[in-house]
This record gives sequence, structure tokens and C-alpha cells, in this order.
Amino acid sequence: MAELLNDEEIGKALGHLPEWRRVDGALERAVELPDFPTAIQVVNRVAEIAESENHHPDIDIRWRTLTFRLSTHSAGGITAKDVSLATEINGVVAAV
Ligand SMILES: C[C@H](O)[C@H](O)[C@H]1CNC2=NC(N)=NC(=O)C2=N1
Repeated sequence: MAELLNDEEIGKALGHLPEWRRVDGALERAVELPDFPTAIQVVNRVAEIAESENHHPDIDIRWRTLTFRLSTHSAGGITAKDVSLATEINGVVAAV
């Protein structure tokens, strides 16, 4: 099972993920896409990655704004899996 990261480890990870913030026991990023179809394309690409890694984000979809929330449910907080998926989500968004 993935180990929970401590405050120092989370802070260090966020240093490399300036688009993300810590909200309660999760990493969170909101991103605005050019339009709704593009937002759904991003969701679909993230879904492929999440399924391949068996680690799934919470996704809030409001028109063209997506909010991703990452936590490891089985650990009850933030683990390296969340940091890894955040990095991959950044890559998907950057490729739009
Ligand atoms: C049975 C299945 O492997 C688990 O429920 C996986 C699925 N996706 C998951 N996603 C997240 N974010 N946390 C988990 O603990 C988790 N567990």
C-alpha cells in the first residue's frame, strides 16, 4: 500500500507542481480549457492514464473549467501516487 507523505515531502513535491495546491488531504488543481469539447478531451486522456495506473482523480467539470482532486483513498491522504498523477495531468494539459 502507498505510504502517506509527510508535510515536508508534500511541500517539496508542490515545489515542482506550482499549478497545484494542498487542500485538506488532497492535491487540487483547477484549469480552464478553451471550450467544453477540449475539456472533455482532457478528461478522457486523464481517464486513460488513471485506468492504466489504477489511480483515479476526483474531477469536477463545469463548462470549460476542470478541477482535479488527488488523494489516495486506501491511505487516507496524499501519497507518491498522487504526486505522480498530478505530474501526468500537467503533461496532458500542457499538450492541449
Ligand atoms: C480496487 C482498486 O485497485 C482500488 O480501489 C484503487 C482504485 N483507484 C484508486 N484511486 C485513488 N485515488 N485511490 C485509491 O486508493 C484507489 N484505489
